[in-house]
Amino acid sequence: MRISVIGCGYLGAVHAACMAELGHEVIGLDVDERKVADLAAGVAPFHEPRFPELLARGVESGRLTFTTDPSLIADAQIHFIGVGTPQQQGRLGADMSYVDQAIATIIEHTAAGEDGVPVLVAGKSTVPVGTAQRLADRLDVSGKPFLLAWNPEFLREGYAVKDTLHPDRIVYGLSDDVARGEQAKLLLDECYAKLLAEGAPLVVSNYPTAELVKVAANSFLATKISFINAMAELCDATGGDVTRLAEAIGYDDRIGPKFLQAGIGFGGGCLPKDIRAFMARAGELGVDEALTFLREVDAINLRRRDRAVALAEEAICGLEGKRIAVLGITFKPDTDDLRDSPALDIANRLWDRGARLAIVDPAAAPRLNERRPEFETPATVEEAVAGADAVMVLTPWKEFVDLDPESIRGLVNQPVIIDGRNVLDPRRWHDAGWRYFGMGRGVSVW
Ligand SMILES: NC(=O)C1=CN([C@@H]2O[C@H](COP(=O)(O)OP(=O)(O)OC[C@H]3O[C@@H](n4cnc5c(N)ncnc54)[C@H](O)[C@@H]3O)[C@@H](O)[C@H]2O)C=CC1
Ligand SMILES: O=C(O)[C@H]1O[C@H](OP(=O)(O)OP(=O)(O)OC[C@H]2O[C@@H](n3ccc(=O)[nH]c3=O)[C@H](O)[C@@H]2O)[C@H](O)[C@@H](O)[C@@H]1O
Repeated sequence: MRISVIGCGYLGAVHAACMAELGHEVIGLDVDERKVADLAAGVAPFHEPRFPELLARGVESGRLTFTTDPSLIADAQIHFIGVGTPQQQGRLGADMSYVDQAIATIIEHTAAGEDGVPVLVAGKSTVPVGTAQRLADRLDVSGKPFLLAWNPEFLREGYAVKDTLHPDRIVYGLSDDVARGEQAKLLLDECYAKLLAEGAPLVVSNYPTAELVKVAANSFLATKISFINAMAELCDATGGDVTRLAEAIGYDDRIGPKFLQAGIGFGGGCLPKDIRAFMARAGELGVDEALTFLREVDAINLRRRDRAVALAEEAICGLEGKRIAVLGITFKPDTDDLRDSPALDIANRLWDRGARLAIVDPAAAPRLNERRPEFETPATVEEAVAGADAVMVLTPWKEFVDLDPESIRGLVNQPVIIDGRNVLDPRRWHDAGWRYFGMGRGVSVW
């Protein structure tokens, strides 16, 4: 099929490359010239495992192209919308201007109309419930035979290719006009034929359900993380160990072990802004009470950052003039994404309180240098920890989780390790002569 993907960021570029991998002819459209130049040359503009190979293969095959010229999307049978929906400045709600602009571009440049063959607009961006119907109404008055479906995306950064090619489920939100809904479904079925044949579960619903599925899923994940972080607060107050607690409750099938990693909390370009936009939308709909718990989820999450700064301050008796090695600055491993990164927020606060920082991150140093050129970004852990008064693991990249406490013990000024993600073995670090501090692991190292 001929497909366009409007917006080629972390979601859109991966979606475009994966659709080309499925055999479709794909054109990615973005307004960012630098990004498009990289993508068109087969160079990944961000860090995402497996994406570079897929991108290069697609571009070489000629099935995958990228452009800033909207006229080139004219003959696509499906236009996927993957533009950003960030939090509005100073407000909880999502900024919908990029989605509205994308729809305007599609309406203006789609060639449909002459032969009456319908063109499907498929929304992937995460949007406030009610958006799909609003956009469908707008497409309806365009005079071109558009169909609209909402097809939310559930990929995780770091696993984006795997999640797109082997999704846990595919969701279609279709028009209440049954004939048009069925036409849209046929086009999506053709697009995802291979994934469906491989057994990906398909959930078909109306627009609001599909929009709500997406924010419900992210709200549930955020709630699970804040739940375990609330337990971490209780552990800190009582001497309990939240990692043992999570292990024990996780054995219960009804609870499950995933997303129970307590630490400095969740961040990124999605979970935080999605729960806030969901609350804002509930307020507009007059059902804000249904989601007041999300306010608490957000508050617990933000307290984790305060806790990490306080822990560092307590551990090394003040921050002014102290040298801290920060291991990991992205919001999670296997990405270079710094959007709402708890690690970066904590680093900023340590800096504001007079600490000197050496930050090492396997993927994000160039992005960090652009944003905070004053931060030192040595290339290796050994350089970062040299002379440090504390070492803080803030993002659980594998190389930090596997760090040998013996090998760096001799390099630091004070052997203080702060495990912001509870990924290190306290006993191992203790036995190697370190003072270990976790997030809700009590005062004991056992
Ligand atoms: N990043 C992720 O893992 C996931 C993101 N989402 C959702 O997908 C959407 C996109 O997220 P990301 O890819 O992370 O954002 P991003 O910021 O990485 O990418 C958005 C892209 O859209 C481009 N853009 C903006 N306006 C445009 C226009 N009028 N025409 C063409 N391109 C335009 C931007 O230049 C940018 O490259 C958001 O709604 C997000 O919530 C959903 C699931 C996963
Ligand atoms: O809508 C989105 O953009 C995506 O948001 C999340 O994906 P992502 O933001 O890539 O990352 P997650 O793996 O969910 O992690 C989010 C944050 O929670 C933190 N986290 C995760 C798990 C955990 O147990 N504890 C914890 O603190 C991570 O470190 C990270 O900061 C969802 O997992 C995806 O399904 C969704 O598509």
